[in-house]
Amino acid sequence: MIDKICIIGVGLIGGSFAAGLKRVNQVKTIIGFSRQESHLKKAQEMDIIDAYSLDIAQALKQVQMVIIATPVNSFQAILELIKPHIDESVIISDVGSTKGSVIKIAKLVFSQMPARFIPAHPIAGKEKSGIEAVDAQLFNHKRVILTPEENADAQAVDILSSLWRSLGAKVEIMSDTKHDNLLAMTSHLPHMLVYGLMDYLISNNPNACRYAAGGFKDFSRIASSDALMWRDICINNSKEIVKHIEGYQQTLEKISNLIKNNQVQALEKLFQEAKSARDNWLDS
Ligand SMILES: NC(=O)C1=CN([C@@H]2O[C@H](COP(=O)(O)OP(=O)(O)OC[C@H]3O[C@@H](n4cnc5c(N)ncnc54)[C@H](O)[C@@H]3O)[C@@H](O)[C@H]2O)C=CC1
Ligand SMILES: O=C(O)C(=O)Cc1ccc(O)cc1
Repeated sequence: MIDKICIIGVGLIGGSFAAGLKRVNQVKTIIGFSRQESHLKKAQEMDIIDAYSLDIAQALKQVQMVIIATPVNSFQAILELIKPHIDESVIISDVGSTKGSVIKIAKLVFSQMPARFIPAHPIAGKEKSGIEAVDAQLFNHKRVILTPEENADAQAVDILSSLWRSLGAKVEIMSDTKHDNLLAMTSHLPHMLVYGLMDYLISNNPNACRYAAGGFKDFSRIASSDALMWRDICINNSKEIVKHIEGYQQTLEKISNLIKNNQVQALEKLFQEAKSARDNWLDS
């Protein structure tokens, strides 16, 4: 059991992590730190955190672990803020949606990657943000990717993995480059597609959505996600996101040509393969 953890940014993900840890009784004391006292007060009232402080020195006093759960562009400022108040024994981790940029920033702030900084990314979330959307079961049966560097402390990896597993998560270790490439396809690209779709619709006919069915509602759900968070993800994984947008444009071009040339068999084959791939994924 861990004595004391500090969570920086007690919103959807930081709050759900804290609420989950409380549920499974894995940490004695959870301290919250954030910019807005109202969010922290609410988190304490909801019994998600035990205490909070707006003073970073106070929030980090005697902690064994710090989890950064703010939008990824804020990481440099946060690492600079916490650096004077933690020693090498403290495990640092995060929940950011991009990993290469987090490692780059950590190396910049600390001169080298601290051995007990273990980057992490839970592949679970919602289009809603903030403390009101917290769900203690959010990570149950979901994957969490850790991207430790070569010098990572094995004990720190074990402790962090055990914490995520105690929430029901399936922990997987991979390189930050593999993570950023994969997540650009499975998470970042779908968000770009749907932002593009909404933009396309609004500019063609602002009333078009009135005539949309359930499929549009399912597909467009993630356009309701937090705009600042997604701005930050794009800035921090730009190369991979652009690469996959361009790859996808070629696929759209291929489909467009099949339709134009009335290639009905090829179209049906493509749709059938897409259906099988999705159905198999759902069953796995
Ligand atoms: N929303 C999602 O579905 C998922 C998000 N993530 C990642 O988790 C992180 C947090 O996202 P959410 O929990 O959705 O956001 P959120 O908006 O629900 O919570 C973020 C919290 O951080 C605080 N904050 C923002 N900037 C700060 C700063 N400079 N200093 C201190 N506190 C600050 C905010 O006041 C808020 O309480 C992001 O890096 C995101 O990429 C990862 C997986 C899923
Ligand atoms: O709302 C959804 O379905 C999401 O896709 C949530 C999400 C957002 C960002 C991540 O890094 C991981 C998961």
